[in-house]
Amino acid sequence: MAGFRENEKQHFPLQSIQDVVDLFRDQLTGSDEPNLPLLSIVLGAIENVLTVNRSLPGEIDHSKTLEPIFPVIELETVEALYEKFVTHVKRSIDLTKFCGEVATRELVKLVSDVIWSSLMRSFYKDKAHLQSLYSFLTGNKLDCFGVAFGVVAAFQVLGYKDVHLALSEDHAWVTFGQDLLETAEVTWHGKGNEDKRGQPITMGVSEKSWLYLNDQPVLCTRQMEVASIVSGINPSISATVDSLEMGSLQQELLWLLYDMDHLSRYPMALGNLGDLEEISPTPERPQPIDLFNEAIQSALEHYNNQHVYPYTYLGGYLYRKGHHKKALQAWADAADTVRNYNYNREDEEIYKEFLEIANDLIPHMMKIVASDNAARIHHTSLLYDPDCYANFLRFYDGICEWEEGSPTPVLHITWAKQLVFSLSKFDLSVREHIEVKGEGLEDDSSSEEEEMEEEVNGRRGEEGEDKVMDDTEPSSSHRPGRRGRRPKINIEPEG
Ligand SMILES: CC1(C)CN=C(N2CCN(c3ncnc4sc(CCF)cc34)CC2)S1
Repeated sequence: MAGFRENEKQHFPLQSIQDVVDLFRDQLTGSDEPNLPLLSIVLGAIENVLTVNRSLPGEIDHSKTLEPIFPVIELETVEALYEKFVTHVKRSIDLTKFCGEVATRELVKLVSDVIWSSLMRSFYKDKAHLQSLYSFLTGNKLDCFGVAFGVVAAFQVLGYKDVHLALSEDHAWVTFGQDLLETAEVTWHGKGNEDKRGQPITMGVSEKSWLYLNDQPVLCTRQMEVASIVSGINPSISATVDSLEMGSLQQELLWLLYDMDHLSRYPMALGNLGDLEEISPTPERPQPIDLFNEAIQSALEHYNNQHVYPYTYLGGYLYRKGHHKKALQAWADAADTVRNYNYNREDEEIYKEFLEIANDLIPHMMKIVASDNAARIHHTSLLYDPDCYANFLRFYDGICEWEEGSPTPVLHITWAKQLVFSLSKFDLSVREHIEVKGEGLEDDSSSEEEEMEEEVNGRRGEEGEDKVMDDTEPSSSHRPGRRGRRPKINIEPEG
């Protein structure tokens, strides 16, 4: 069984961050594809030593003795696990039935089944450090991203060049076929959702759905698949302690990928790097703010500005740095992105993101600025700034439009209470300087009044048929057939 190529073996044993960076650089350079199973096993083995099997409390505290604790990763260890993966995949798939150069949906489902059926019957799916093939091969455990990556790695082992990872902000699937036009679910998503493995991601599902980014997912190359496992490195030892070595390895590998231009179409990886640079800045490298802005530019340029996280990465950073006005602008931009979507039950992650911003971060920010008397006296605080008020309203307007036409409600009493709390902090004067303009309805012949009349009569007709208007019914303004469209409100400060 062919093990590693000579140029792979020569890097072992890996004894330092630099050794790992050299291995990855070598793998990412030249015409050969990077070896996905090899790299995932290496990262998983290191993460296991530095975070999972960390010495129990009470033993030598290396951080005090400044002794480096980077593990020695032996070739034999990695090669044995690699052989196990290759053997498992090749034994489970009889390729004689699949003669085409590109994968078929049947083969994708089959490979997904091979990974899926090898998983432990039941384990805590949300646990950390379950993302790598090291976890799969030593513990038969993978998280939902790990299953998708495992399928892509298995196809690389089988010699297919067309099967690639597709990534949204909270889900992963694969693209395959002649011109990468086919898509297939290969893993589960969230809790209590039936997995849809083998099914294509159709417009009906992906349109207006944040989970599928309105059909604008990150479509990975082999090098971006390497970036996804580097970005997926989890340096956490516990809820409060991170492994500095693991975080530093992740940061160095992300800079390597950045320099090789493999992050330019991967906004979340740029955001991850920005977060790492905030924690521990690398001299002569771009600032976090630049990386967050590069992530936004990438989403604008490559993904029709359908990604939300680039704006919440930036907003979170600005908030932590106390740049409250700019944080509000970033969050308003995030809400402007989410307004295109309809909220459904599989979108909880982005719901939690906006819940924290609206009901925790913004109220906390309002308290801080309200107690800043100097700023109050000189009217320099955001409470007197029409731009901030306009961004505040744009933020909430985006969330309201997100809810409109959605099968699942977004807002509840806590949202309303926090809105009133934050809104009331603004000084009355800001309202004199903003203009709330409604754009006219489309080429609607009937006037607004006639239209409302039609609608009310129409509804009366429906109610006449004892139509139950249950509260999950999308609001009437979004029923098909309604003429004209929702007046667009542009909230702009005057002048
Ligand atoms: C602004 C934030 C709340 C901070 N961290 C965030 N994330 C951490 C990193 N994340 C990611 N980073 C790189 N690649 C991926 S692929 C994916 C979907 C599951 F496969 C998630 C994700 C997800 C989002 S968003």
